Amino acid sequence: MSVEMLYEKDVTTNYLKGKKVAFIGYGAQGHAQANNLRDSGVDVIIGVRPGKSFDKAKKDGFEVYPVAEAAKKADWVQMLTPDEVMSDVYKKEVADNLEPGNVLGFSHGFNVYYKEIVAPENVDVVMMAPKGPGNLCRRTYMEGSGVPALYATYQDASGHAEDFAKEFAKANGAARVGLLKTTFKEETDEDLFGEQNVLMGGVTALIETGFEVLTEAGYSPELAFFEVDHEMKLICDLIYEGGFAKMYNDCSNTSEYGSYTRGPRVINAESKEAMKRNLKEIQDGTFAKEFMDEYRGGFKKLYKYRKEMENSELQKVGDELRAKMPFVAQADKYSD
Ligand SMILES: NC(=O)C1=CN([C@@H]2O[C@H](COP(=O)(O)OP(=O)(O)OC[C@H]3O[C@@H](n4cnc5c(N)ncnc54)[C@H](OP(=O)(O)O)[C@@H]3O)[C@@H](O)[C@H]2O)C=CC1
Ligand SMILES: CC(=O)[C@](C)(O)C(=O)O
Repeated sequence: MSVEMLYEKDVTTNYLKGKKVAFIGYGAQGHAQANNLRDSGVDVIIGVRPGKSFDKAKKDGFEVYPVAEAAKKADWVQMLTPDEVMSDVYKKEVADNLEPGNVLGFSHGFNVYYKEIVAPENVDVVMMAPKGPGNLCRRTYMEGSGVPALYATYQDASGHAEDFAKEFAKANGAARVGLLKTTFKEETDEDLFGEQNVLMGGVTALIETGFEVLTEAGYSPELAFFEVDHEMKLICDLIYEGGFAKMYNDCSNTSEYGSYTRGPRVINAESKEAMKRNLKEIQDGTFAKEFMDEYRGGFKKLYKYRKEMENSELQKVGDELRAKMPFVAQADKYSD
């Protein structure tokens, strides 16, 4: 099954013109999307609570309001708070301020798919989910490219909800790279699967375990860092540019042979079964329930794991070495 890719020339409607878009949240995605849409000529305001994000959005020259006020003023309310607080914010500050004909937008399907948020029938419910971290959505937009995005319609009250989603994605720079049509269910399942098993969960487990094996065997932490952590980006860049073929072409035959024969000893049938189990827990709601219970219980496990990660030898040695490479920190010049 394959999906049609859309590019800038394919998005020709103009329903977004004249609409006021309120970004609820000015964090990783809110900051990137608000700035990208403003630069694309969209009328943007921000809705956040007083504090760091509020001050930052003001400093960036936006009109900033409390969430309820922003939702009331806007035609399109784009929900970009953390997923776990989104339903509380929606119920307390957004729901009563939605008017018939408004658009309720998301960048991840979690709250709609798991029914934490149920919108009234007279509004459009759409999604524009960039497939990349917010800072990079902004950085690539500024550089003239973008991050691809998924778009989806959950509820079509206006009759052109899908066009809205596509136009929003285009204004965010995504149509320069490609838009893919999806559903809230598919995006949620795939996004959670990707981050748990490959992008974050898989990659960090791989790096951390490789670092432990090397340092426990007596190799220096600095050498181990450069081998299994720092070089990961360089190898991923090659995969990004031309797939495994380019990556192997640019690497030695020794590494290629070792990779084919030794890699499957590490990631194997057992790992695949674990991934299938993780996918099932996403599909049947087990993960979503566990995550929301964890949040409502005060995020005890999340904070414990985060502390362990921050205090790990790998993080510390990496921080020391990165401090001597100022160009690494400068790479992120558009995030703050
Ligand atoms: N991180 C990413 O790049 C990606 C995120 N997404 C999705 O985008 C959405 C936003 O995530 P992300 O950008 O990571 O979130 P962040 O944690 O980076 O930002 C959250 C924002 O919401 C604000 N906020 C938090 N709590 C409240 C509250 N109670 N009331 C009002 N504002 C609040 C924060 O402000 P304050 O400073 O006051 O805390 C901050 O501005 C999620 O649905 C996520 O799944 C999708 C693709 C990638
Ligand atoms: C960065 C990204 O795309 C993720 C993994 O979906 C997220 O932050 O939720």
